[in-house]
Amino acid sequence: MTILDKIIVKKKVEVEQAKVISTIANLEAMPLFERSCLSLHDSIHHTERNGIIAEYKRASPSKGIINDRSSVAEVVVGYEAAGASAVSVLTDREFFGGSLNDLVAARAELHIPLLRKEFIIDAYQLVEAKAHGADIILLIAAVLDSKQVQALSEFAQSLGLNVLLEVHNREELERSMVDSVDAIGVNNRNLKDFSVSLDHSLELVDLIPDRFIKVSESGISDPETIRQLRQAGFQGFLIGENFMKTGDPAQAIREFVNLL
Ligand SMILES: O=P(O)(O)OC[C@@H](O)[C@@H](O)c1c[nH]c2ccccc12
Repeated sequence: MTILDKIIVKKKVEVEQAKVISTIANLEAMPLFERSCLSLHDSIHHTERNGIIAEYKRASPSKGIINDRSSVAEVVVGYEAAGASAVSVLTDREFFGGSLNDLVAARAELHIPLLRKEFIIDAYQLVEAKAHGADIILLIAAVLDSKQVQALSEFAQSLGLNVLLEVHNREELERSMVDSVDAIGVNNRNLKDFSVSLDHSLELVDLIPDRFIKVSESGISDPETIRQLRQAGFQGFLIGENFMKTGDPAQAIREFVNLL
């Protein structure tokens, strides 16, 4: 079993447990469920912002603990102040050390779109995302078939959420591209073996129609790479570890942005 298989096995159990603790009706009654989501499209195309989707990530299966000292609030405030277009917060506890509380804590600070970074396998998690302040949800093609991508993205959009579809290769892109997603992210990291190569982004960008926001994800650590990706046609850049691995992620993004 790959790590990804293990994550999904665990996730199915977690979702069933969550449904018992909090029903859909309970989630829909939460105050944040009523809020209107911020538009990823508007934020990405805002000229004062830089296209970075900056991620709060305490730990990962490939790196172990990355940063367990910086608080969600201090980090996301720094990300927004540095001109990020959106913020991503991991909510998986078992493998990434995150939680829905982190999402709520980020929402309380932010005026830009917030992505719930999670392994979504069930519509319940979309209601949960909305109820905890997310504006954007992630659908990972590597763990969903095309019918699931279609159904989950349509349901997410019906809740007002923005949808980021993540692909890693041409096969995933071709089978999962549907009009009910707003953005397509090319993950430079292979979730099955953790190898990272920017070539994935560079090879897929021209296969993504221009009606989608194009995002390059993972392994970005050099401002020069952003220039190269922009040139290739990307508008969004998902960056986590490069900022989180320093003692001060807010300062790290500021220094990075100064070199753009
Ligand atoms: O920390 P990095 O290498 O900058 O990557 C951020 C983000 O792309 C990565 O965390 C990620 C991309 N897709 C995911 C799916 C699940 C969990 C995590 C991810």
